[in-house]
Amino acid sequence: MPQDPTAASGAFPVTTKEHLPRNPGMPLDMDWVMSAQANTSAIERRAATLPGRRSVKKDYQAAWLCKAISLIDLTTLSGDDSAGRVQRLCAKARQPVAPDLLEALDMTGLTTGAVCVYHDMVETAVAALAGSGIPVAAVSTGFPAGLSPFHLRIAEIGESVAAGAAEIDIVISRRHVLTGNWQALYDEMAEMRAACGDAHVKAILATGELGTLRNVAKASLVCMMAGADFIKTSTGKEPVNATLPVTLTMIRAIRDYHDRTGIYVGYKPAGGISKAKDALVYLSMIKDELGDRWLQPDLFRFGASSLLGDIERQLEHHVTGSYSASWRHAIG
Ligand SMILES: O=C[C@H](O)COP(=O)(O)O
Repeated sequence: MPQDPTAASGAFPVTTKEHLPRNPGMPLDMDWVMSAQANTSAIERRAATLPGRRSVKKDYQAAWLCKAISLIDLTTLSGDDSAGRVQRLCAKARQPVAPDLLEALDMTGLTTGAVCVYHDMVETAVAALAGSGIPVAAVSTGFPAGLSPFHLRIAEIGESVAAGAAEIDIVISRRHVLTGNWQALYDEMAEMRAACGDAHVKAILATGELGTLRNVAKASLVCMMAGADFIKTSTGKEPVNATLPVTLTMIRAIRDYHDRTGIYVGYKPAGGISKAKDALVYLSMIKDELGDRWLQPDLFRFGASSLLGDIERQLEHHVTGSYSASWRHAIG
């Protein structure tokens, strides 16, 4: 198969499912938070140029699509989720693409980055993924609105960890951002972080409900200071979910945090990412803005329920030169 352009740095193929050490966080630095800027028109102009760029060369696209698979938090977050659906999802996570296709691509053993489910489905997912090394992420803390009593949100984290979730996707209280109560956001995040114990924590900002990109930048910094291991755009349930301007804002906050503290924090765009070509745009943006180190599952994930299906179709086309109906699979 064609070599991935990141291979020179040893970043491909992906074999590690190890997590980085947890983000230790730092005291809330209000001066830093208040100085956070987001030049909306400049960010929107830059975002508008991204889909047209050709930083992922055609020859390398299959390799990049395999890379994208390795970075997916394969997700089902529906009111009608069942054990059977979650077991099928986990089977897809273990074997995301047909074996003959993976063989043709020299990618045998490729899996998704994780599986992401509601708390009630964690035990089922953990059992279905046993021995695979694929972690289970739970959306806890009253997902998606995060408006249940705080002590229940904390208790839900504890139950998800006890059930075997290695990663917890928490949702922040949007009102703390909208009222500029950064101390309250920091305290909430820090308490959730502590409740996660050894599990890694992704902070869902629900950016579509935060009003401005400057708020997104500030909330990103506060959550990282309070110990978030990843910052994540959206629950997938807001009217506007992952976008390129929001992504630029958040990954620049991650870069800023890393530059000043040396701490690596991951990024997870989520919600509405369902096309292989969109995944490539995200990956090339991450490569440009943060570098190859962030193209690993311990620092980047797509939160996506239907992206894998389109990637499979594109890979099949790459290998066989045609699409077949057999690739149309439904998780439900
Ligand atoms: O966290 C993941 C998102 O809920 C997935 O959203 P999606 O169903 O639009 O891919």
